[in-house]
Amino acid sequence: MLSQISPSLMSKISYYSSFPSNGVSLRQMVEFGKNPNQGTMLRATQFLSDELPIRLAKRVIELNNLPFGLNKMPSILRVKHWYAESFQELIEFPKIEIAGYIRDKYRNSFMNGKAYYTQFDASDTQYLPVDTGSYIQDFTNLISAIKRRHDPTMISMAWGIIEWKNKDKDNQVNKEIQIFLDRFYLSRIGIRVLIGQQVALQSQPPQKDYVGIICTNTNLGDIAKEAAENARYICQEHFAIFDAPKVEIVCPPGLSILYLPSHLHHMIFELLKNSLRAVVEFHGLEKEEYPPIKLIIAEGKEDITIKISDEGGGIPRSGLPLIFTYLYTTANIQFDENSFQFNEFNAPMAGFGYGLPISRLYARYFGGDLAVISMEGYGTDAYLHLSRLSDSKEPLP
Ligand SMILES: Nc1ncnc2c1ncn2[C@@H]1O[C@H](COP(=O)(O)OP(=O)(O)OP(=O)(O)O)[C@@H](O)[C@H]1O
Repeated sequence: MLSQISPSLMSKISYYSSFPSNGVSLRQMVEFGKNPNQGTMLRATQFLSDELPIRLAKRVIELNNLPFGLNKMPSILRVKHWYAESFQELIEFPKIEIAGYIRDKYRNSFMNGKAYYTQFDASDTQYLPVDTGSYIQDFTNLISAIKRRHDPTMISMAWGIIEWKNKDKDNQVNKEIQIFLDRFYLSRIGIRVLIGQQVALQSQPPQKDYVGIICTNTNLGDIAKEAAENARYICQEHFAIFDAPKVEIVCPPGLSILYLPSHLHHMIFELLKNSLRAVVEFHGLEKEEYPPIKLIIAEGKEDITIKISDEGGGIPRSGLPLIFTYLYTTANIQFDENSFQFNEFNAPMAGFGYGLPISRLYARYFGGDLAVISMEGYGTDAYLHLSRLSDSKEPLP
C-alpha cells in the first residue's frame, strides 16, 4: 500500500478529478455487453481506462477535504491511499494510442508478463501492433485486483468514523458528513458495478439470461424467497430461537425484471433482517409463534414496488429522521476493529447502522428508492421501489 501520496501523484489526481464522470444506464450496459467480442471488449477497456481514474480521483480529493479532522483518521487515510494507489495503477497502464498500436516499450513489458510501470521517454517513438486479447485480459486482471483491494473500504470507513466519534463526544455524523458518505458510497457502487461487469464479461462463460453480472430475467419471487431464508437463518442463530418469524411472500407469478440479482438480494435481505429483529424484540424471545412479516411485490408500468410490513412495534417519530443516518443503530453491540472483518454481503444481524442507508443507495443507483413508514406501537412498512425502465443513468456524484 502507498505510505503517502507524492506531490506529483496528488497533482495528477487533482487534474483528473476536474473532469466530469460519464454515467451509464443498466440498459446501455446490457446493450453493450450482449455481444462481448474483442471489438466491444476493447471499447469497454478504453472507456474504463478513461473513466475509472476520474471517479477514483474525485474520491481522493473528497477524502482529503473531509472536515472536522475526519480526514486525519488512520482508517480513512488508509482508504484514501487505496484510492490513490488504484488511480496510479490505472493511469500507468498503457493506452492503445493509435488504433491497434501501442508504444513499443510498453508492448515489451506486457509481452513479458511484467507490470506496466515503464516510463515512456521522448526517444521512444516507435509504435507496434498490440495483441488485443492479452491487452484486454491484462487490463481486466488489473481492475479485478483493484476491486479486491477495495473490498474492505466500507468497513474501514465505518471504523474511521467510529475512531473519530470516540475521540471527542461532540463528534457526530452531521448533515455534511452524511452527504459526503452518500456520495462516496454511491460512487463506490458505480465503480464496482463497472468493474464487476467487465470482469464477468471477460472471464465468465455466457450464461442464460445473463449479460455479465446483470440478469435480464431476475425473478423477484425467487430472490425474495432466498433473501427471506438467509435472513431467517441469521435471526434464528442470533437470538437462539427455534423458529424465526415467517415471511409471507405475495408476488405475481413469474414476475421478472432486468436487474442485478446481488443488489436486489442485498436490499431485501437488509430490510427483512430489520423486520425480523423488530418482531422478535417487540414480542419477546419466549413467544411460540410470531406475527408473520408480509412481503408484497406489485407490478406497475414504471416501478416494481416491494413492500415489507412487520408487526415489530414500529419506530418512534423522533427516531425516524435518524434511521438513514450512517452508524445510527438501536442495536446494542460493542465493536472492536476485528468485528469489522466481515464481508459487506455477509453482515451480522444488526448493529452496524449501515443497512438502510446503503440499501437506499443501491435502490437509487438504478433509479429506484426506499422509504420507511412507521406506526409506533404496531409496526413498520418499508417500500422498495425499483425502476422498470432501466434507462436512468447512474446518479453520479
Ligand atoms: N422494521 C423496523 N422496525 C423497527 N425499527 C427499525 C426497522 N428497520 C429499521 N429500524 C431501526 O432503524 C435502525 C437503523 O437500521 P439499519 O438497518 O440502518 O441498521 P441496523 O439494522 O441497526 O444495523 P445493520 O448495519 O447491521 O443493518 C435500526 O437499528 C432500528 O432501530
